[in-house]
Amino acid sequence: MAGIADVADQVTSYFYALLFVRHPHLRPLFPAAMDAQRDRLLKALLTAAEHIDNTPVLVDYLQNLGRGHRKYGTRPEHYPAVGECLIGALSKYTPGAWDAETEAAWVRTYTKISQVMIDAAAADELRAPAWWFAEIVSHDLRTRDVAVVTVRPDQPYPFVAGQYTSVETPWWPRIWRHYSFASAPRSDGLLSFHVKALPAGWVSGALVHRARPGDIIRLGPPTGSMTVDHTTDRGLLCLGGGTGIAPIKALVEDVAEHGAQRSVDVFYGARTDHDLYDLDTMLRLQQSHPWLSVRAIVDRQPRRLPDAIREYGPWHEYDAYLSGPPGMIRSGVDTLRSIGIPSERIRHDSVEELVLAQ
Ligand SMILES: NC(=O)C1=CN([C@@H]2O[C@H](COP(=O)(O)OP(=O)(O)OC[C@H]3O[C@@H](n4cnc5c(N)ncnc54)[C@H](O)[C@@H]3O)[C@@H](O)[C@H]2O)C=CC1
Repeated sequence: MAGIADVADQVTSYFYALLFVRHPHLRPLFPAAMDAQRDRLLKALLTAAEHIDNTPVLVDYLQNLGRGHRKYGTRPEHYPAVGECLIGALSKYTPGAWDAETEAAWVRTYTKISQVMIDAAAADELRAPAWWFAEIVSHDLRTRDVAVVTVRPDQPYPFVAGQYTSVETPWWPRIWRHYSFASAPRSDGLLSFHVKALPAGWVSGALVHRARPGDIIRLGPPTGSMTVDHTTDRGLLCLGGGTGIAPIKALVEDVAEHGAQRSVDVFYGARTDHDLYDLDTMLRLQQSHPWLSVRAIVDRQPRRLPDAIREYGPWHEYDAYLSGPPGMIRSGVDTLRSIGIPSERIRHDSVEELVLAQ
């Protein structure tokens, strides 16, 4: 992997070219525009390489990846074709370093990786659909570019507050984007998402400006581990930036449902007052739960959301949850560590996944 670091874009482009020339019947499994897809393949390889000596983490990641591939229509027989083209691309771009031993190692690695993914998908097939259809039942435009979209899945959709899923719209087939659930599981089975239309965001733009009640979207399986640890009664310090407030709201509802008297402190950051599109909901929650405190933080240069928590506290005995743009998560993690919260008590979704969600 280190050998291809400087030419990674070329390797992934060449890989897909080989795949589609040698196995044209696989082309329809992929979106028309391949840009984000290329990054995803590379990211998966880099993540696997990063955890190669940490079997539990690697296996967990690959099992998730295998289950997540069911929604694309991936079958076990597709894996050898991908492996052959991957090795073809890697060997072409590492001419000096590639020999019979390297090739044998990659064949072993790829065989193992694909077997873990195939087995996880097969086990998942016995207990969950590959995807869910979901009908949009309400669409609430909160600002010019943020909508709260509520959907009814066609089958029960089990998930845990704090998780996220992938969404495909009818307007951009096979392009999936991640969105966090904005509520804890509800008795009526409805799910909601907060979507901000990004410049050049195909899926987000369609969900905000085009989607209407009655439209049908597809959902992948739930994933993510930014969930409440109910084995402790430590307080929760939650930072939600922009639409990152969505899973934080779900976490608050989850704590409320568990009936625990844990203090929860939410810092809700946004660029302007107008961008605090869900503040009323959060303040209503605060009114009904004495253990909850919600503080709205509007950007004032140079102070941004993570800086504001320093004015309160102490926080070192809290569990921390971060949700928002990648820059906020990175600087938030630094701030939280600097005020004494150990890394293992700081939870957030993978920053790479968030970047790909753009
Ligand atoms: N599970 C998660 O982590 C979720 C993440 N998101 C992500 O949240 C983002 C939401 O976008 P917008 O609403 O446009 O947010 P935004 O770009 O308006 O940022 C919201 C707030 O975060 C803080 N912030 C932003 N960048 C920062 C930085 N570099 N350092 C410190 N603080 C910073 C600021 O206080 C800002 O007002 C998207 O990137 C989306 O993918 C959304 C939902 C869930």
